[in-house]
Amino acid sequence: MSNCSPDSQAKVLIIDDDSYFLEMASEALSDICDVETYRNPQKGLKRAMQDPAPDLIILDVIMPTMSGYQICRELKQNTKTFNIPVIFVSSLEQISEITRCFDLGAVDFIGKPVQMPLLLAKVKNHLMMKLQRDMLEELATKDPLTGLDNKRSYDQTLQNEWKRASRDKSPLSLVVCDIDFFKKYNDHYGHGQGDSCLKKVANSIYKTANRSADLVARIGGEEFAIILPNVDKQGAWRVANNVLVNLRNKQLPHAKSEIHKYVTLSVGVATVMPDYKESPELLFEAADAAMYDAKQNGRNRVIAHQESDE
Ligand SMILES: Nc1nc2c(ncn2[C@@H]2O[C@H](COP(=O)(O)OP(=O)(O)OP(=O)(O)O)[C@@H](O)[C@H]2O)c(=O)[nH]1
Repeated sequence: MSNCSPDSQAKVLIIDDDSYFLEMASEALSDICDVETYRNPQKGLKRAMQDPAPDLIILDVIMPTMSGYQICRELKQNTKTFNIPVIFVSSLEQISEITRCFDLGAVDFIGKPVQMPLLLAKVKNHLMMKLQRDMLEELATKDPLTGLDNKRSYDQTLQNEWKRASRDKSPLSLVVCDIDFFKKYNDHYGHGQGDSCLKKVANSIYKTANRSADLVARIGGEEFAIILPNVDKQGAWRVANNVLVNLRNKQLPHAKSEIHKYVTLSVGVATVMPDYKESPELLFEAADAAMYDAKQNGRNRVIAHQESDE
């Protein structure tokens, strides 16, 4: 989330065909957040799906061409936007219409004409709760040293992608990377430098696997994994090689490596057409075994699991 620090404010999106309300609300909220307004519901919805994601959406119910209900339904069905809190504003008075907003996943409803101090108070409150939720989410899913996803998030994502690929009959690839002679690195440079090296390696891998569906995680001390949904054997091989070469090109000195003057990786890669009756652990075992082969065959190389897509 992007708010609550002086230099990066929360982003609030307002979608309403009433330009007077847009003007008044923008003015009322301008001290606590960046406000973006849309009179056109389709354009507002399109913006909501883009980066940087809004932290909160204020939504009118009745608009020409697309109702707030429809917009809210689309937001809640999309994995990118389902977490964004939605406050409805409307002159609708029937209790069934108001409860429908909550049924669709809204966090609040404000009746029109909107009292601006009330809008301000509610927006502040919901932004604070969103910030707290984001912090908890961060703690639960991120590795504090590198900022990558942690093992827990990796396990969850692998499960989800396994199910999705079984359903879609699409390939799923996994890359497992392990730093070579990292114990010697720590022993020589010290644990602090070791941590700093891990951060640089993490950054290099993260920048290499940069499609939005890819997930890069730290799954052990000096072990990283990249989940590549809908990527076939050739594609995964390419990513794995890029990971290897991009890190080597960083030229991080490793005085105690037995094979190179710079920090290197051993990389294993595997691809499967998942079957929902089987476990994603199969894919990990295949990629991990290939990584182990890379260690046995001189390190600083990529090895693909042989039977991986049969
Ligand atoms: N600095 C630092 N070191 C870590 C961290 N987690 C694990 N390590 C170290 O990583 C090293 C891994 O050592 P090994 O498993 O023997 O592997 P290696 O020395 O890289 O040897 P090969 O994998 O066979 O090339 C150990 O010394 C761990 O203490 C960490 O968070 N920070």
